[in-house]
Amino acid sequence: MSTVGNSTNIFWQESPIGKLERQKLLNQKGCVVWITGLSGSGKSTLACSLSKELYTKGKLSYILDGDNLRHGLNKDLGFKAEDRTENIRRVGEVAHLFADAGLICIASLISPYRKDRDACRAMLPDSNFIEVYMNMPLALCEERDPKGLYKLARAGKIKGFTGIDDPYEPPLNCEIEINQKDGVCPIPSAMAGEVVTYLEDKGYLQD
Ligand SMILES: Nc1ncnc2c1ncn2[C@@H]1O[C@H](COP(=O)(O)OS(=O)(=O)O)[C@@H](OP(=O)(O)O)[C@H]1O
Ligand SMILES: Nc1ncnc2c1ncn2[C@@H]1O[C@H](COP(=O)(O)OP(=O)(O)O)[C@@H](O)[C@H]1O
Repeated sequence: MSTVGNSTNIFWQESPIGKLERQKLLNQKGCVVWITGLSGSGKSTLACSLSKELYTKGKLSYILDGDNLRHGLNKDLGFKAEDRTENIRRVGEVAHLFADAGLICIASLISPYRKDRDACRAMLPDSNFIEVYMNMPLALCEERDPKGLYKLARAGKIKGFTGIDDPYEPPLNCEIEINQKDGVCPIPSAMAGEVVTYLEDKGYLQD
């Protein structure tokens, strides 16, 4: 019997089939690929390209995209600091469950605060949290501006926009950093290839 958060008198229910059995079935290791970076840095593009690449290799992944989750699970949250923290906490918990299910869970969220990303990392045992930093210059993201949000933020029509008048804390020790090379961003399949190589090297693509 224990107390967790606001719940009292709760008991952990064990399951007869565990992560190891599920991983064997899928011939892969469950993990979380956490993609962080500014709006417009290419998080969703990388997530989609990676998911496609894994699919062609017969590996099961699932994308948790910040924008999409804010249409459902996180629709009660805004963009003030405590809402972003709760957003990341919830997605971290869900990502943890997907990884426990044996999937390669790809989470793509701005996740601007280092402590929130670190808290998600701490939920995953055995370094199964792979942080990917989309290190693209603000100027590039702003030039891309596919949703017109930077323009609105610059005009003062959106307050607290990440990179404009709200902070972004870059990772200090991420597993993978995606950079421009000679001022050019790698094409999506090359970005995905970098992550796939990492997953292969670390043995995630076999049980
Ligand atoms: N104020 C403000 N700041 C940043 N982004 C904003 C804001 N308002 C709306 N949007 C849109 O919300 C998307 C980011 O959602 P996330 O859940 O990833 O954000 S966070 O991790 O909680 O910071 C983000 O999507 P991406 O462009 O894909 O990053 C924006 O489309
Ligand atoms: N590697 C890339 N090369 C060229 N354009 C890209 C690349 N990655 C993303 N883009 C473009 O940049 C814009 C923002 O990408 P997106 O994946 O939506 O970013 P985020 O999810 O971080 O907001 C989109 O129009 C996308 O097509």
